[in-house]
Amino acid sequence: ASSHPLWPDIERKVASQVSMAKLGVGECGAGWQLFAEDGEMKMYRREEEVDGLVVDPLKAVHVVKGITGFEVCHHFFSPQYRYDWETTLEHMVVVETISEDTILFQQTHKRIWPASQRDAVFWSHMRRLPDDQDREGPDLWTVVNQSTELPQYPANTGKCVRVYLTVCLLCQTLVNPPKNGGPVTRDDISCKITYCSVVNPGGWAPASVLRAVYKREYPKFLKRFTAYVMSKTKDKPIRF
Ligand SMILES: O=S(=O)(CCO)c1ccc(-c2ccc(C3CCCC3)c([C@@H]3C[C@@H]3c3ccccn3)c2)cc1
Repeated sequence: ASSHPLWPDIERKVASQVSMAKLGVGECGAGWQLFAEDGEMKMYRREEEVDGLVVDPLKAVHVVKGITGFEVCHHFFSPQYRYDWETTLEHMVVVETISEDTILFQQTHKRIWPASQRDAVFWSHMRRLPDDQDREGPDLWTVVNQSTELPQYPANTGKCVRVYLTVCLLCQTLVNPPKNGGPVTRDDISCKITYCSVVNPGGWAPASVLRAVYKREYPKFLKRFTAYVMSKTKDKPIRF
């Protein structure tokens, strides 16, 4: 895959997104406001507009018991599961499988009244990251989704308005080895998830509508997705 023309972009974007995801909400600049909380899940956003369009960056942190960072990233990245957990997805096309860890997608999302329907074209890359603190724990895993232009899917030609998104899912597996020295089970693991996303809606949509959509959809999405991964992995061997 390192020979693919997108490779330099992917390397750069993954590095920048991961370093930003690692920053706590206190560190990466002021202005993060907590807008949703549910148990271990905390969702923050910054109110930002670009050319009058709401592009509120979102940062969610969550800790989920019984699953690993690899399992979370694998179910987020792999196309075969997406219709199971992405409720706003209307249609997904795998445009090109660049390599086993890099895929080009075109997706249409269900229309969210009164905004017009949206579609997205993006590359998606999954990668294991060496743990820079050199702690003995398992490595980090990440998936980065980044909008890109594709000649075969020109923007804003059909019924859909093209959204522009940058998404980073960064996962750290936490292992609490059993006292009796026995094998590690799912009761001894949890996953610290950081989900960052910036979605430029691409065309005009009322700020109040978009903020209401974000407030409703993001918590639902992260809760549903993590519950889905738990259900798919609970009786299976742990994959780190
Ligand atoms: O993490 S991903 O890569 C997962 C792969 O599918 C991803 C996440 C979110 C989107 C997305 C695309 C469009 C829209 C809006 C913009 C104007 C009208 C529709 C939204 C709004 C924010 C709301 C939303 C949030 C979460 C899930 C779905 N909907 C989100 C796309 C991809």
